[in-house]
Amino acid sequence: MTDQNAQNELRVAIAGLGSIGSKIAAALDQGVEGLTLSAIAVRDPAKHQAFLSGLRRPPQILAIDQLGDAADIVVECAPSSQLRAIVEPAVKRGRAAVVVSVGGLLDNFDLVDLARTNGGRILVPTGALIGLDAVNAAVVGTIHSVKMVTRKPIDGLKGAPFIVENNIDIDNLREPLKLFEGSAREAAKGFPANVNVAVALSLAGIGPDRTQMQVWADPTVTRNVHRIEVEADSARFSMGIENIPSENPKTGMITALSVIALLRKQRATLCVGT
Ligand SMILES: NC(=O)C1=CN([C@@H]2O[C@H](COP(=O)(O)OP(=O)(O)OC[C@H]3O[C@@H](n4cnc5c(N)ncnc54)[C@H](O)[C@@H]3O)[C@@H](O)[C@H]2O)C=CC1
Ligand SMILES: O=C([O-])CC(=O)C(=O)O
Repeated sequence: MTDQNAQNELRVAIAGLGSIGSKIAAALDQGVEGLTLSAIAVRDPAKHQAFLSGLRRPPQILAIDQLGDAADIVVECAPSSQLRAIVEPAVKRGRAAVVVSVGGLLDNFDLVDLARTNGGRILVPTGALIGLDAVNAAVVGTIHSVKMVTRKPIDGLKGAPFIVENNIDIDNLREPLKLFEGSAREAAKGFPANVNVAVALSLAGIGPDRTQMQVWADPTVTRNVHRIEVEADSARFSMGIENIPSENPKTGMITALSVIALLRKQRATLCVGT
């Protein structure tokens, strides 16, 4: 790479090197046109030593609130409890923040105003979902309703606050059990690590209070299954995706790929899809 090219590259920082962050870091290190991995933030650097020293161009290790100093785009890939600590300093500096813990945005929505005031941006990838391009288009007209049904294997739901607080035993299920029915906003409170997709869908469309969802614990599935029905004045469409879980059983493998695709688009000459 020439110095000129290096200067033109967008610098990307990643917060959190778990199932999503480590895939994005590896892809950037392998080379994505126009982008360079400049920094990462991890909770425990020693745990990631082997991974980091295997990278061709190891990034700086910084505190989560410093990533915006070293990057044009900060990618949040940590638990939603860390969302504000990662995104606030980045957008205050006018950086773009890619948010995967989308559910966490609902309680921190002032970050969008903060980004606007400071010339920053918040980018939500399609993530483990499908078809947000069609939802984005339909909402330019009128969407009448959005309904989503999520089914996950038992391992993908364990520990969700809704299950713990309601003392629901899902370990011995033999058939599917509907755990929850309500708005995407309420679902995000009860299943913060499970329904980021529903919140992304709601933000693309008619909002977290009007987007309806069901969550099922399903011992008969091995994938994280999401089905969506949209009724709009321009179209009626149904979408479905069956995600193979990553090493984190709550997280579909496609999530990291979706973020990589979003990052590629930031510098691509040919962009396909809205
Ligand atoms: N938008 C979407 O479609 C999807 C979003 N998600 C969400 O994405 C987020 C990340 O998911 P995974 O990578 O599967 O989780 P993970 O648990 O595999 O990784 C999270 C990483 O963040 C690290 N971490 C925790 N506190 C930190 C801190 N203070 N500073 C730096 N790193 C810290 C952890 O050590 C861990 O390595 C979660 O909030 C998850 O719910 C997951 C699936 C789909
Ligand atoms: O990976 C999935 O299928 C969806 C998921 O965990 C989420 O929305 O948080």
